[in-house]
Amino acid sequence: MLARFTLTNVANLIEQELENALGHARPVATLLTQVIVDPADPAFAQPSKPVGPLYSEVEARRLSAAHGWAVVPEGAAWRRVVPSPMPQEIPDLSVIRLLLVKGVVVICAGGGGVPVIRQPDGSLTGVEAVIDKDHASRLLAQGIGANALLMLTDVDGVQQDFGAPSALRIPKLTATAAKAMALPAGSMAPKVAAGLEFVHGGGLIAGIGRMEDAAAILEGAAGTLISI
Ligand SMILES: Nc1ncnc2c1ncn2[C@@H]1O[C@H](COP(=O)(O)OP(=O)(O)O)[C@@H](O)[C@H]1O
Ligand SMILES: NC(=O)OP(=O)(O)O
Repeated sequence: MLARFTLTNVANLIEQELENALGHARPVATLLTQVIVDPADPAFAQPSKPVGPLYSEVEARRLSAAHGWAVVPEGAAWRRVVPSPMPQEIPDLSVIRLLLVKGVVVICAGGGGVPVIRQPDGSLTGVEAVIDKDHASRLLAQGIGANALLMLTDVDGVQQDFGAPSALRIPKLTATAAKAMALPAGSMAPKVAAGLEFVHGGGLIAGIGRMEDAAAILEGAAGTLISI
């Protein structure tokens, strides 16, 4: 619920900035997007996504006992972890398509979307989880038939020797080269996996890089382009 409020606030900032940048010439809409996950997803048995503040070990263990939270060490501190299941379906895709056809710029699937499961009677109910936002974006891009999927972040692309002084951006990354890299779960690995899945499914461009380089990434002049 807290994540939902945070995402709504972030989306509101993006909406304002986009409207201003577009000179209010195009309508911009934010959608709180439900994303269906599978209750049998193995991720539910293995919470892995850190959320919320840092705790001391004593406090983390107390909260774990009181609320049934899964907690893990992170560096010198402890954090709560929740399941990170794969997104299966975006039930509001038809609404998103309707808005796009009318020329509306749609901001949606923020933070991976609001995770829900479909009950046997067809109704949707919320679950405690954080869906990986790169996979949710990939599912959305495929669902609207997008030509390009850009995953814009705080690094200039996928880097060789990441974290070392010799770190270097990789302009074009193939599936084979990506496999040899052992990229970390929860940050760069899902971006590359989502990009590979997008191009495997017929998407034309999957790029990773900085927000300010978005146009240049599309032209192959910045960031990392993922290829099969
Ligand atoms: N080989 C790598 N090249 C570049 N960044 C990497 C690499 N391995 C891990 N990262 C990390 O991936 C992060 C981007 O992923 P993420 O934290 O999910 O960002 P965001 O929330 O902006 O999508 C970078 O800030 C960097 O710390
Ligand atoms: N949804 C998701 O993957 O969140 P982060 O931005 O914390 O990675």
